[in-house]
Amino acid sequence: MHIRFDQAELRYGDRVALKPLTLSLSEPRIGVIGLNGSGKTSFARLIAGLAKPSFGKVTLDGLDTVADEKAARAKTGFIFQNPGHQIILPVIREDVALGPKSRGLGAADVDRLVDETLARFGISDLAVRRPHELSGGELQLAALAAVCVNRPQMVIFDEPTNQLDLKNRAKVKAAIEGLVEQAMVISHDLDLVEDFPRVLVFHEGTLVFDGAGEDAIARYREIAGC
Ligand SMILES: Nc1ncnc2c1ncn2[C@@H]1O[C@H](COP(=O)(O)OP(=O)(O)OP(=O)(O)O)[C@@H](O)[C@H]1O
Repeated sequence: MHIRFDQAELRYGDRVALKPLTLSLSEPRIGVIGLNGSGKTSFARLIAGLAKPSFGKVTLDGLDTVADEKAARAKTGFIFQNPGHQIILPVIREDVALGPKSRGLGAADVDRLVDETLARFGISDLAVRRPHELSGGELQLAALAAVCVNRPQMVIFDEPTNQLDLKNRAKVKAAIEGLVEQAMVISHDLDLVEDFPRVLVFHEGTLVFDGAGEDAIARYREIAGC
């Protein structure tokens, strides 16, 4: 998928979260790093159609995230910082089935697709669990299944390893590495994006570096002064 920002800006009232940005992206793995409040989530929300640019435009394969909202939104899936909040049905299996059902698939097709998707992420055994019975890493994978069942072209992760222990972190990292979909990863866990070909560094609402992972991390360390 080709993402294009054309002087796109995002304001919340008087506060400018993302200053006007012009940019093209199409790499299979894209990292986004920067200090707290630097505009990373705002940038990603514009891509996912969760926020509308206050000025300028964002297009995905030429589809405008505002004018072609529905088609553009279908291209991405967003995994929030607290994935437990996006699992809305009481049981994991039902939640993963929600997307295919709303697309009008018959019961047998929904069942098959849900089984395949749970198996793909190695969480078939979690099918009948409730979200509060899952660990942080399992919640990430369940949310990932619920997103990928809808066949987005890109999955956007907002701090996917936040608060995970080493074991769960490794599981989530492996799941991201194994994705056939494009992935954008916003992270303070720099190891996650170190090998990415393209990593964006934001600072105070501005894109201040755009390049390979190692170089981006070096730039971020300069900004952070450590
Ligand atoms: N809904 C909102 N209303 C008002 N201001 C907001 C809102 N969301 C974000 N902001 C502000 O916009 C700026 C950028 O926030 P954003 O969440 O994009 O940063 P971030 O880099 O993702 O931060 P973090 O690493 O802490 O998640 C911050 O100053 C933040 O306070």
